[in-house]
Amino acid sequence: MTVVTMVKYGQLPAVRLTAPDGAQATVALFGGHLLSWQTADGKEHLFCSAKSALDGSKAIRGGVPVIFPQFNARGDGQRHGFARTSLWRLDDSGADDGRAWAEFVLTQSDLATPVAQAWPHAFELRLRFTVGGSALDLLCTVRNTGAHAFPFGVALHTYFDVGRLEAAAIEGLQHCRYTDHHLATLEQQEPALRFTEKTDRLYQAPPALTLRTADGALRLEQQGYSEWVVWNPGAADAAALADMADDEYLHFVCIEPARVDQQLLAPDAQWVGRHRISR
Ligand SMILES: O=P(O)(O)OC[C@H]1O[C@H](O)[C@H](O)[C@@H](O)[C@@H]1O
Repeated sequence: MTVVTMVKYGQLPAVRLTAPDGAQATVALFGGHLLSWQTADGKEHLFCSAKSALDGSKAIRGGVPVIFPQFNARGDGQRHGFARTSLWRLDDSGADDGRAWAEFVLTQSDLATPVAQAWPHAFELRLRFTVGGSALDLLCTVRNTGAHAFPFGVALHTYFDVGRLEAAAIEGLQHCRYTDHHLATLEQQEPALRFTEKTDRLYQAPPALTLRTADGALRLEQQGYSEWVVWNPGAADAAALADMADDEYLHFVCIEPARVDQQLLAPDAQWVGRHRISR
């Protein structure tokens, strides 16, 4: 069976991965960016803005932006790093145990010259997507292929389609400490996090969460990362985003396995982050 086919998403070349049971994932080479994940029942789980650029001129607003080598402004480089606006390569693909997988790679030699000059470190960033049944696995590996240590932060900035924001709730965060967008450190008291206003929180990661939506629940698990970032811009911030329609914030929540602080990776060392999303 053919596991991958090349498709176009907007103007972006993308790889469509199809498991024997019909579950699918579509990944743009621009950003190594997961655009769509459908379980075998045909249900789409990711949100993508109708106003997103899909021509490589700007990061995609939706799906799973890959944040590397810095989270937000926690570093000297561009906000959220260059991985989401660089051109990745499909390295390999296959099928195991009834699931389909594809692995994408980005190295220093793939970067545009000014980007490589601004971050002059020999690295290899790999992302393997495995799809089938009711689960999606994202395996992220960062390797230092050079002679000097480099600092990095990393996150998978997943936009989940929640149907209606008022129906969305995240369980698993009660009694967890978090930092909010005012930089206050607080402890969550509520059993479930709901979205009634702008939410931008950084939680010390419990390993697993449940996202409840209008029509089901997803279990989110992570290993190797150290935080969960939870973001919904709310009405005012959404209106200020040129690549998001004013009311689209009512349909998604971002939940991101992350390692936000810059940490050093020694020569020849490798960091691995695992993320599983399942129904
Ligand atoms: O607009 P972007 O650069 O894609 O960032 C979108 C959002 O990313 C993260 O979730 C941050 O915690 C937010 O503060 C930020 O607004």
